[in-house]
Amino acid sequence: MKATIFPSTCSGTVKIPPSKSMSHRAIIAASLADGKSTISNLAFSEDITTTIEGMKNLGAKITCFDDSIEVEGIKDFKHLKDPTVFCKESGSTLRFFIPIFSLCNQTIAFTGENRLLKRPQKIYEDIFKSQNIPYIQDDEKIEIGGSLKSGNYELDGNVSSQFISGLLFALPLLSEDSTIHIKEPYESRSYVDLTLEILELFGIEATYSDSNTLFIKGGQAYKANDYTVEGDFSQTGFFAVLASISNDLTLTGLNPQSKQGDKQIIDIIKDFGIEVKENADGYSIKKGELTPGKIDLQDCPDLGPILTVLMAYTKGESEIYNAIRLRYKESDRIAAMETELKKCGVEIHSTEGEIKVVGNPPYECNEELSGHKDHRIVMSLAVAATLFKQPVTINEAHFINKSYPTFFEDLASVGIEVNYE
Ligand SMILES: O=C(O)C1=C[C@@H](OP(=O)(O)O)[C@@H](O)[C@H](O)C1
Ligand SMILES: C=C(OP(=O)(O)O)C(=O)O
Repeated sequence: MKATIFPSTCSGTVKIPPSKSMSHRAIIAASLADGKSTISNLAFSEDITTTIEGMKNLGAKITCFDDSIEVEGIKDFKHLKDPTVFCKESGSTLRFFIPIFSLCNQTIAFTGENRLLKRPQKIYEDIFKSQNIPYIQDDEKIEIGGSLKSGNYELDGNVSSQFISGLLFALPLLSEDSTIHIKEPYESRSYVDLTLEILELFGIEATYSDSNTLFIKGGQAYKANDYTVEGDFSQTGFFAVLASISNDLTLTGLNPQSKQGDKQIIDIIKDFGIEVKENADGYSIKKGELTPGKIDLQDCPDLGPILTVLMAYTKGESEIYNAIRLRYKESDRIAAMETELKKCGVEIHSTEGEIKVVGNPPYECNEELSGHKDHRIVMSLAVAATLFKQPVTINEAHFINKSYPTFFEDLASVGIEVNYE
């Protein structure tokens, strides 16, 4: 699919979709609980459907409704239907599944598509090998040959927090206690907090014994629970930046008390000079004069691409730092935004983990932009293009389906002219 964005201004209200990160976690926790749970306010993006299919494969009985699911969890790990587990392009699914599925104690292959198996997986390889459990990775799959053991784990904190979350799901189900020590720098810590929040709601205890060490009691059991997913602050980024550069918007469906790290988007736009009013279920954002700033991306990596757009529309020099992990997502997100924004005349430079932009709008673009097969690049470029002097087409726009299938409909609903047939 290609999407063409015509110069246009936004106004009105948009309901932000449910959090993908919280949805993955709730589906997994409910599937591991012996009993019936209902997960409400779900959206069936590709990543979420992939996690649901995976949990069905493990033996959970899941019935899908319009925006919810009923889950009858697994009683034990003896009912794996297919030893090949397709994780499509979802890093969360793959990295959460590996320790959990290992509890089946058999040979299992995890497969994926596009860039998934090229993203870092060495942390698990090292763990499995240190426990003498077969672990083989090639271009097609990661194959494991047995169950992880309880014990004291030590992990690098700057590769992906998804390894920590994956272990947190599985270790409580082993008979002995475990600890996970995370080495500094500990990045994306907020995502581990989301895992701990869901674990607690589903009856699992895991706590920090010091700021970098998690203690996980063994021999625990997940308890079924009903859970409603809150709105997604990563997706909020696109509309918060759109409002900041274009015109006023009200965003609903959000929990202003959320623990999501990407809630930082609200403080970031405020730091850039934007007036934001907090409402019971979201925010009203008023376009204003933007002033340049410096942004620490350590705990909110998924905001990276859209923040380069905010910087491009802010006159003067702005900077993002602690951003190296953007290079290991669905695309190299630093290189992708640099390449595409340069095509539009934006002055943007990067080092390995930093991005500098000297904003000097307006911009014009006379060529097609590439979405780099990455949902967050497509959505960021779409927001940037609303203020170009002429219509711009973005290719590979269907990659939005990974996290936000109704993105273009929502964009159109607030007045942005977009053609995406
Ligand atoms: O746990 C999660 O739900 C996620 C963790 C983050 O990854 P890293 O921990 O690899 O930065 C984030 O980028 C990803 O989109 C979702
Ligand atoms: C990186 C992302 O997701 P995942 O790691 O789950 O593929 C994302 O949604 O931007």
